[in-house]
Amino acid sequence: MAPHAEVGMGSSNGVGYAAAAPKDLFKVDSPNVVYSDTEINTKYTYRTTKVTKGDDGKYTATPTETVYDFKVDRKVPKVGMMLVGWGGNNGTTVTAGIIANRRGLTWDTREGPRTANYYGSVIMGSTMKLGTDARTNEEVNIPFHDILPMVHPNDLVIGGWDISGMSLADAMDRAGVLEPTLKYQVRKEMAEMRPLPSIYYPDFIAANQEDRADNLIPGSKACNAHVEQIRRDIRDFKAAHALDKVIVQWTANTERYADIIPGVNDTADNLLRAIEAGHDEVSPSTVFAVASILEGAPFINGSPQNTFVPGAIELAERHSAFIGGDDFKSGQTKMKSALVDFLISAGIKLTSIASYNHLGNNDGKNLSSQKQFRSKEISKSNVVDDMVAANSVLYKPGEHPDHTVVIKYMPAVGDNKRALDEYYAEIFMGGHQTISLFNVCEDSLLASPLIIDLVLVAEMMSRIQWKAASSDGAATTKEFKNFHSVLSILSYMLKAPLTPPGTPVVNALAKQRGALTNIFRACVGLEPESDMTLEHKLF
Ligand SMILES: NC(=O)c1ccc[n+]([C@@H]2O[C@H](COP(=O)([O-])OP(=O)(O)OC[C@H]3O[C@@H](n4cnc5c(N)ncnc54)[C@H](O)[C@@H]3O)[C@@H](O)[C@H]2O)c1
Ligand SMILES: O=P([O-])([O-])O[C@@H]1[C@@H](O)[C@H](O)[C@@H](O)[C@H](O)[C@@H]1O
Repeated sequence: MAPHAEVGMGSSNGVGYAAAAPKDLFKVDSPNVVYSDTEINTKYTYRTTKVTKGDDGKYTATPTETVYDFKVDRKVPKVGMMLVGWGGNNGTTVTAGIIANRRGLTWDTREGPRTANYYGSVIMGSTMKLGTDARTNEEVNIPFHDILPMVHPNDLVIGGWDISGMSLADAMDRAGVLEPTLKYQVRKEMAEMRPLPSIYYPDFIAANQEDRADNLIPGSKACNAHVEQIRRDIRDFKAAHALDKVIVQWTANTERYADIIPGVNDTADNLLRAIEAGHDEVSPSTVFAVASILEGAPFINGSPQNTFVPGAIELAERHSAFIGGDDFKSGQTKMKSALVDFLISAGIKLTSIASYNHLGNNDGKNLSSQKQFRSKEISKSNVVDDMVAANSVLYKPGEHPDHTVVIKYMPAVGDNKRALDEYYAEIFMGGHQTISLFNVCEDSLLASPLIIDLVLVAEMMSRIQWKAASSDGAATTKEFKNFHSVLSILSYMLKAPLTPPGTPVVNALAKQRGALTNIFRACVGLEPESDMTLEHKLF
């Protein structure tokens, strides 16, 4: 059978995707929010504080207000998700998971029957506070997915590429992640899915991956033909399934870092020229990013390598194309970013983090190669930087906890990564606190919901536009604009958040979730989530 990107699934009605009118769980009653059949138009006052430091070292804090007009397109589009590395553990698991949810499957396990769910997805599995009940004064919480008219993952059409030509059903077996009783129920559908051939530049991933590489586009280094082939693949997939848009995610192997070379990948024009010239320092993931940007498809990097070389970022900005990354934040690092945030914001001086894990999946096999491990070591190490730098009471400038990251490949444990962490801290009056964690992360079952969240949020951002209103709040004649090309709003799902050039990186997990929550709330005219609950204190 010729390899082709196969439709994953239709919508919940199992046939065509009905872009139904949004069914609102709530409406905002405000003069600043106007609903039409097609749009939500909001006038939002953004309040923050500007700080200046005097010669005497003292600060002046000045509250400021900026009025924005936000416009949300309410029409939920038909969306395709194309995965690079579709035949991998994550790719097969997320595909089987969406099929199981769409069909409402239940399967037998040793602990009894289990039913499909989206646990681990912040969009599908968590809630946010809408407000306080006007009568009882109790909190009213709604599913996160209902704050804006978002795509439902059951309706995603899935396809993608892999250097391994194995069908999704056989690749699902190879992954060894899901229960046989579940695999049995999705096998027929997944047997019909086969990844498109992909580009393979051996020097960028571990040599131990070579035996999988049997589904290749000819050529072993970047070239225009590769960019054009991937662009055609995206167009063909979109046309074949009558999609409104396609979002591309890299869930292929971790690559080594690419050297940043002036004249090669430092600007958009140089990068395009380097690809045309077949420069061997342009990675497959950067080629996919360039192709996606040129095709207007948001591109998200779920791995730690520096896919977004400066030239790729500049190209995305030039084309107003969305990019996001890097490296899904699934288990050990997600825990780390929450625990470090808690310790340091509690005034406890974290002085050492020992972060070890072993795992036996193909990702672990690829990471057993030093250059690929180095990419992961960077993303797993930098996650504490902002929290440490923000606390000058505990840490002098440049001071930070010792931090070591170790990853070992142990085939026997498969996808069930064992993470062992020790957090060592100084506490009151010379005391110490030692926290030891043993955290078994079923890696692909933790990463798959993130792949879904990244697609849902990136797609939602493509239907939100803004413009600054005049100081008195009156509408201006300025055109509506997209958010910046680099979607830093995705940071909650990522270890090493990519941010617009010159803007700060936030890794603190609570701040990341707050940004995601409050930007979406602002788009329907709601104030940021505040836990002040003055209504419960001032009466
Ligand atoms: N919890 C997690 O699973 C987790 C968390 C964070 C990051 N990640 C990252 O996600 C990526 C995928 O993880 P995984 O467990 O699915 O790995 P995997 O090795 O099972 O899957 C990767 C797939 O990519 C394919 N591939 C490699 N190079 C390719 C190319 N140039 N084009 C197309 N396909 C290519 C491989 O054949 C393989 O099928 C890895 O980079 C990993 O580091 C995973
Ligand atoms: O997100 P997280 O659990 O900290 O990080 C994981 C690492 O611990 C693991 O070794 C690696 O194979 C996965 O790709 C993932 O990056």
